Amino acid sequence: MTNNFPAISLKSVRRHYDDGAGNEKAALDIAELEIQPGKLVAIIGPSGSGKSTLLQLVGGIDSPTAGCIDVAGLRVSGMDEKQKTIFRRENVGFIFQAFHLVPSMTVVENTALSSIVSGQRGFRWRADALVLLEQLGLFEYADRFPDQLSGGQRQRVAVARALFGAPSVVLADEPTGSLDSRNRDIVLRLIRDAIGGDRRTSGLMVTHDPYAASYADRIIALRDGTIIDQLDLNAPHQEGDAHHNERVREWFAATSL
Ligand SMILES: Nc1ncnc2c1ncn2[C@@H]1O[C@H](COP(=O)(O)OP(=O)(O)OP(=O)(O)O)[C@@H](O)[C@H]1O
Repeated sequence: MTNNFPAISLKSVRRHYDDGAGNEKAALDIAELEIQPGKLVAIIGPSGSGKSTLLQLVGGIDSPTAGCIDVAGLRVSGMDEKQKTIFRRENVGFIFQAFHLVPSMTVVENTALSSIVSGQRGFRWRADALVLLEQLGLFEYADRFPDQLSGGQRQRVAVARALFGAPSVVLADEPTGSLDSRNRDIVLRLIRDAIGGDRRTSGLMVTHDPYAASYADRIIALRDGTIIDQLDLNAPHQEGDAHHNERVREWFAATSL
């Protein structure tokens, strides 16, 4: 059975901060945004444009000042802290530029971190994590520690950890920012393959890189907290498709980002 509701939906969402002088400053102000199941959306925009705020709101780390946010059919915007913790654990996979792997834990333990920390899944976590590592071509690293891996390998483990438990949404903040071009391709391919397909996982990926954005189904440009432009890519990135990448680069240049 397929879901008819969007995987991610924002309606009249605002996130304001007090600027310290008693004035409200909008970090994010989005009238409407819908992302369908199985789609990867890239978020671009200058520093301070609200990219991280958007990820934090969708991921249930932060709460909006006003408006409705639904993720996987759940009303995230009305959740209290305890509900948000459960929501994050059961529905969201996060990938950050700085990996955030736990140095004292092995690759397989880092992959299953959410289960180990919550104590939810007994001893099944190891078997489940090994299956995922095998699927992602990381099985050989399972019992190594993060400091025994290269940067590219660490980020691949961070992707594995984000995909553990088959989350409804994957939220990636500059996932390829610190990688060379070969590892960038590997990590983007892992993220792309995890989104869509049978799992119907959806993703938001913040990036400054037109090449990384070319892997998305859609690119959204933010400025001063609002959506100023969007590019629909119809068919996502194929290795070696110069025309596709050129189109994305031209759009980046035209939106002055
Ligand atoms: N906790 C906070 N208190 C006050 N203002 C905040 C807070 N968090 C974010 N902001 C402001 O909200 C705006 C959007 O911030 P956000 O971190 O979402 O931008 P960004 O696009 O992710 O930037 P960068 O690319 O530099 O990471 C900025 O003006 C920022 O200063």
